[in-house]
Amino acid sequence: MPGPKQASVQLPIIDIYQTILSPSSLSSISQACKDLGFFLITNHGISQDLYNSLYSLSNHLFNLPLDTKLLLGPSTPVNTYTPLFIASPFFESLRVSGPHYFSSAKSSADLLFTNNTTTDYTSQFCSVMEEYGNKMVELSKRIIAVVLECLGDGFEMKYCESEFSQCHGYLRINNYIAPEVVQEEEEEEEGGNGLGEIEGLGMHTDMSCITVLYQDESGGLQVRSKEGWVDIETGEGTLVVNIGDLLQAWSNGRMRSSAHRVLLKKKKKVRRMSLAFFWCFEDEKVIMAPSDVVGEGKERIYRPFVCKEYVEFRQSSVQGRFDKVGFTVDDFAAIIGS
Ligand SMILES: O=C(O)CCC(=O)C(=O)O
Ligand SMILES: [Fe+2]
Repeated sequence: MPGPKQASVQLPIIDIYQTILSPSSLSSISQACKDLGFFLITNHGISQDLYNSLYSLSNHLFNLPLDTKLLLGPSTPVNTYTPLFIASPFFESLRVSGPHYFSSAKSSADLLFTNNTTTDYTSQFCSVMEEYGNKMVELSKRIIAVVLECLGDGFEMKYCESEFSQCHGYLRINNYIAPEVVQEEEEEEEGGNGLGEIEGLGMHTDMSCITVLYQDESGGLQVRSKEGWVDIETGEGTLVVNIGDLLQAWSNGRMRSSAHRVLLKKKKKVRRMSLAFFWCFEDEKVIMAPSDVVGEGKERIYRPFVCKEYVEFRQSSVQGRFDKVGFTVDDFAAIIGS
């Protein structure tokens, strides 16, 4: 018997490098940032060829034996690899950090690929990571400019440089491996929802200002709205942008960092790949919404806090459960009674 159909949402799509965004584009993005904190972008400058290369290089890497991948695991000094069974039984990931994406990728690849026949792979992997990382940095700066303009006329000029110029980014290559057929008992055990779907990545909010997400055609990303979980549908060549906790705090809650998760669907292909780029404030930044962002007559809802302290709060709250948390920036910095 087919299960009930899950709701999906049509998010606004903007041509991100359009020189002047029309008032109607800006207002639909403003509304989306306020309601769900998710919108879509096109004309992002990343070619399908680059995604195809990223896809096959990542596949090759995740297909390595577990022992090899664990050379980069959580208990090693590099600590760029998160194996299966940490965030979920079906999720593994590799982190590549900026600003030098080539050398970050190389420090991982050098440990994974040690013989001469793989030298080509290493150099290709590092170059592709560098190209993608640098493009994501440019894109994130542009998105921040647009989002600031959504918050107030002239805010892009006023705050881009003064508040966001020290931002940094890191990339997470996510690989999901679903059991081929999701059995009913397995679903029950692993937290399935009775619709032939299992959780690939549990509910969480992102600890970024913004996240730029590429997902392959498998779908499965859901965001929690007031009415419940809704599917995020994307078309080919479209990237997902979502507001993270840091921007929610900096905007005094005017932009929303929504909880989201990934479901793996029965009968869909067994692997799913996504690339999440997190654009974050520098560790030492004191996050405090400027008074004109708070707005006249409005109460401040977060106390000022140091970015790094929030990141540490999240890491200590999850007890090794990666991003699957019940604690958000509201638990950390909300002013009680506001
Ligand atoms: O894989 C996805 O589509 C989403 C991943 C995600 O939410 C994350 O890495 O924070
Ligand atoms: Fe996320």
